Amino acid sequence: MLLSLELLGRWRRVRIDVDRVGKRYGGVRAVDELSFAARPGAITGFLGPNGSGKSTTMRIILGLASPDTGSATLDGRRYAELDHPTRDVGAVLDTMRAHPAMTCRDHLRLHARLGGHAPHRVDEAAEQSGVTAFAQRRVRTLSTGMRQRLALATALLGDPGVLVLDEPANGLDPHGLAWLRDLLTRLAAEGRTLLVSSHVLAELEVLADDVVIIADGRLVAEGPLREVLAAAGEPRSLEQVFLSLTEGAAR
Ligand SMILES: Nc1ncnc2c1ncn2[C@@H]1O[C@H](COP(=O)(O)OP(=O)(O)OP(=O)(O)O)[C@@H](O)[C@H]1O
Repeated sequence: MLLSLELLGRWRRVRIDVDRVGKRYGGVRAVDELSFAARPGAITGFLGPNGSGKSTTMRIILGLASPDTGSATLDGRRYAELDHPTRDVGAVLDTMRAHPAMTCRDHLRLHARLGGHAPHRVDEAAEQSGVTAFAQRRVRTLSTGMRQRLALATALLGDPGVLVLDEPANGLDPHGLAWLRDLLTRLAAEGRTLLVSSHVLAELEVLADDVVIIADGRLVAEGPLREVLAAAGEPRSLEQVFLSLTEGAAR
């Protein structure tokens, strides 16, 4: 059957637009006139040195921080204006709070209730994220990789069309990385929009369709990965291109 879930209306194709966003924290300019887009059906790798403004930008997209200037929209609407924000958008942030004494399953059940998602999504999201095998374990006993999988399962509870993932590869071993690559590729192939930050550039080079590279809160490169690499002239890896574009910007 060729009909995709998207055509059946379970999620919409949603474009993320960041338009001249600026954000200061006191004397620190975290994001500076930043504009880029992430398209549906693609994985957009979001790269930048430490402190370059990636998390701040993602928090602004998710309505967790407000920009001083500009706007971040999903299909033209700010996160707060979406009819079903928790269904439309899933996120993994480094700040995921999970009660240490809760089992993974109870954590997912709680978040399904809070997000207004159907109870059957708990088992589905656990299965999708490889959490089923340790669903009865308490959060405090989890390895870093297991925590990442639980965070992903939480993000997938609403079966969202948009995923904003801040360093989802953090702490994953090579098996975990290969598994994450397969999962994210599949989610994008289904027509979803994925914005994924990572410092694991070799991984992003395999994974990303498009890249957005920032330094000191400003855009330094944006476009299809192949074009960004080709613009560097001689054949170069994403890591080499990243290092030369962002030299001196790490904080
Ligand atoms: N709540 C905050 N209060 C004060 N400064 C902040 C706050 N959040 C971020 N910053 C500052 O804004 C800048 C951008 O930080 P941000 O966390 O967005 O960068 P990042 O690219 O995600 O970094 P990393 O790769 O290390 O996670 C940094 O200088 C950071 O210290």
